Amino acid sequence: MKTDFVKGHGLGNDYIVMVEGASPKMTEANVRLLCDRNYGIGSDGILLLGQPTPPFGLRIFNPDGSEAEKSGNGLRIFSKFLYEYGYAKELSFPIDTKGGRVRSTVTVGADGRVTAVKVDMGRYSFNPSDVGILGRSNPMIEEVLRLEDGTEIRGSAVSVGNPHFVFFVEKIDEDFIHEKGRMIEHNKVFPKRINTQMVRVIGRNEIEIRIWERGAGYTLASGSSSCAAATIAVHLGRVQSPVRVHMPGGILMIEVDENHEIRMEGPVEEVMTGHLSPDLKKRLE
Ligand SMILES: N[C@@H](CCC[C@H](N)C(=O)O)C(=O)O
Repeated sequence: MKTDFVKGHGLGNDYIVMVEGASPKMTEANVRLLCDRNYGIGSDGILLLGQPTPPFGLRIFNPDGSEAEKSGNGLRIFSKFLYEYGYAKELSFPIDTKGGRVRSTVTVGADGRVTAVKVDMGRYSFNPSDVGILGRSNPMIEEVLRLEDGTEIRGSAVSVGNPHFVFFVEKIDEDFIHEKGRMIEHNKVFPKRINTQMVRVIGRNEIEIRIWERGAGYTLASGSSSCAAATIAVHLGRVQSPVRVHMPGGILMIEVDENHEIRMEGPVEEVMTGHLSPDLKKRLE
């Protein structure tokens, strides 16, 4: 790759893509600086290519410097990058993440550019140890979570490779997710912290969600959050698969099958390619 980084977004959830060996060290301080919207490039995270041949290696970093196991939008952005920069020679290829192996299939337009990606995201799990809940063996399904300010929220916890807490509402309340998102993320029930989705059921195959991401805060869209919200909604019989998931940034299609497999399909765009300035490099470790 002739540039230091590529930046892309999936429905307004933006990521910087870098290649291991040609990138700055992924220390907490460096990741924070690169993702900073005032002092750095600015993004909701970093995608780092490790193994450059199939199965490709992907590490995912949140803007607070923590490492995530999986990212749905990140996987679409990364898949487009792999195909367009010549790493992937086929339309369909496997990617290894810390949250398990997935398979991406890219849709290519007449101009040779990837416009959409379908990802076989792997299997979901309600197992508390997969979700990062310690000291219990039964799944957390529609249970009351008490926050530090006394607020009680009835919700469910699921892992789609990374951990999510999902709760349903009659009416979307933006202020509530902004006010309580951080308290849910840092609740002592989830020692590894957690992503959160507020979900409103719109119809038999349709939901609307708002997202608070672990390590990133409020985001316009999240692929793994869409998978988690759709999974819980299907599991509780509130909707049927396939599920159209509406978010402020746009819509993703999610399929959840009887073998607990999840598939996600949605658009992706590149925003820019770039070089790190010597000024920024001086501030990196
Ligand atoms: N934006 C992502 C999720 C990124 C990881 C998440 N913040 C975590 O810590 O698990 C997506 O599109 O799935």
